[in-house]
Amino acid sequence: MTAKIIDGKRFAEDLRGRIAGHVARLKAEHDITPGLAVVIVGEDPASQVYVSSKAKQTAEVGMNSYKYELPADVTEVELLELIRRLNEDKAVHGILVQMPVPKHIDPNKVIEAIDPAKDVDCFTPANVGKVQIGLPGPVSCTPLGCLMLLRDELGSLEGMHAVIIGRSNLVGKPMMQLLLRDNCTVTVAHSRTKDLAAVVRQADIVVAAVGRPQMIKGDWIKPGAVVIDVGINRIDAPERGEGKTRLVGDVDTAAASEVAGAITPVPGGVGPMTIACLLANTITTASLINGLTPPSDLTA
Ligand SMILES: Nc1nc2c(c(=O)[nH]1)N[C@@H](CN(C=O)c1ccc(C(=O)N[C@@H](CCC(=O)O)C(=O)O)cc1)CN2
Repeated sequence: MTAKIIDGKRFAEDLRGRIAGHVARLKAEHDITPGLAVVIVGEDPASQVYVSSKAKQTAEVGMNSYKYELPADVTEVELLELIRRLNEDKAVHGILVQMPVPKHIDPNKVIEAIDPAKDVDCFTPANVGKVQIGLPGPVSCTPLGCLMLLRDELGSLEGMHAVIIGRSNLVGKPMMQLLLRDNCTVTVAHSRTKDLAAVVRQADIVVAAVGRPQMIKGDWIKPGAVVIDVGINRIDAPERGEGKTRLVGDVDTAAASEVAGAITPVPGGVGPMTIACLLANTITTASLINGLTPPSDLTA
């Protein structure tokens, strides 16, 4: 068997097209232009690329984009003061601070400073709780993107056994909530799980979010399973020339593709969905702030 490749890049393009339609309707029918503020601290090259893509795609769908680039030595107090101002700003419907922040800044303090009504990353305790009990609001971007790809591939997920590898606040835990809401049986495996291969072999759905290059082997995959690879790892690629690197996921894609029913590639799988879902969440928060029901096709 050769797995179908799930084209996240294409799905994200379609999603951004739908988002542009919702932006146009909000403008025409309610005189609302959603605005997204993106804050980056320091010069981490990968973060710079992600933040530039976020700002560019925000503008492309017709929203207002506000980008704040702070030096690596900005104080925590100064960052919290910027967030306080953005919380008050009526033109801003979504606020995100790119992670990771430098070591002298406490990410939890940053997250807790963001008004939950504008928390488009769904990092604040209030919004994490809302996802858990199924109330409307933003949903963590990467898990929402994974869920959209899974629903598109499988239709109903009811009764399927999903194994998530990784228990991070960013991916593993919110993914667990979303899959439970879709009536999957969910196992969350992690670095202390015994006989991980045997656990993964039970899965109809595998979500790999462990952050270790190509750790999930082909012979761990149940024939026909759908594999969602969240990992983005840069590894040396001497075959491309001295000092060259390439991106790989957490799954050994070539080997898993021989067994799986469908699989996301890296790059071009889950990554592009993360940014598209951030824009979707900005529509959700802009709608809720203005007393409107968010579009159902943009959320879980
Ligand atoms: N505040 C946040 N910080 C971080 C988040 C987040 O959701 N909110 N997630 C990650 C980084 N991230 C978005 O911010 C992100 C990562 C990867 C991609 C992506 O499109 N990847 C491409 C490959 C890009 C490359 O060449 O490096 C792909 O997989 O095709 C988008 C967004 C951590 N921080």
